[in-house]
Amino acid sequence: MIKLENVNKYFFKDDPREVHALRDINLTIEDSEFSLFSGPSGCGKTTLLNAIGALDSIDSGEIYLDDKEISSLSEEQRTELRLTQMGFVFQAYNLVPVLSVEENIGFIMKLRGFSDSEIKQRVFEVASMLEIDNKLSSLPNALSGGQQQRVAVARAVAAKPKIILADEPTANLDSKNSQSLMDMMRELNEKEGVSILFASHDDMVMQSVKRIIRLNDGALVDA
Ligand SMILES: Nc1ncnc2c1ncn2[C@@H]1O[C@H](COP(=O)(O)OP(=O)(O)OP(=O)(O)O)[C@@H](O)[C@H]1O
Repeated sequence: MIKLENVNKYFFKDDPREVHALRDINLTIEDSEFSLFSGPSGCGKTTLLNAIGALDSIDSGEIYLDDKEISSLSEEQRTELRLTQMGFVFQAYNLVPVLSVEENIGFIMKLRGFSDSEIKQRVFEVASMLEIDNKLSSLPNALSGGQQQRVAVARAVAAKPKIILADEPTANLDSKNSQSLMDMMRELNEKEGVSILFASHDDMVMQSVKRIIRLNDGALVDA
């Protein structure tokens, strides 16, 4: 479970350019959610996702992951938390071009010290779910955009994080690829129980999620 209590975040605090990007956010996200942060451009979707993912600090309030307060951790502890508990999928696929699809998917598992045989087995399992198991020996740039994004999802999910944070994952995909990515991510959510949180404008994402959390000007509209 993720719980946010009175979370506030500013950019350029105490400067004429000050932006109050998150305003008194109180929000609970249960385990195994498949949820979307939605709202107009600049409303704070990415800022909220980055705060939950311990990618960025907040100015006041608390963020709990289960019973652990995570917003006041040191940079080193946040890095460890991201590595062990979170998976990230971005608009740009961010694959390592010189590594094979298999090595890209296993990358986080390798950093976490899983054995080669565990990695091989798990990589094949997630690649099969995402229908890229026939591409494991290819380099990323030999794949279509839709396939590359599925590799990025496979990498995010392989080490069994608690939460996957997906910021505009369909932004570079056509509608057919967006739909199949969302179908596969929903299947992963249901089969593996991983929570997946999206920030997106895409109607396809909106139609696929189970919960929509609306933001306006940094505040929750309803949740
Ligand atoms: N690094 C930053 N420095 C200064 N201001 C920022 C920074 N990041 C975001 N902001 C500001 O914070 C507010 C929220 O931005 P954020 O990117 O979270 O919105 P968003 O809802 O994700 O927007 P979009 O849908 O366009 O991606 C905006 O006013 C934005 O200009």
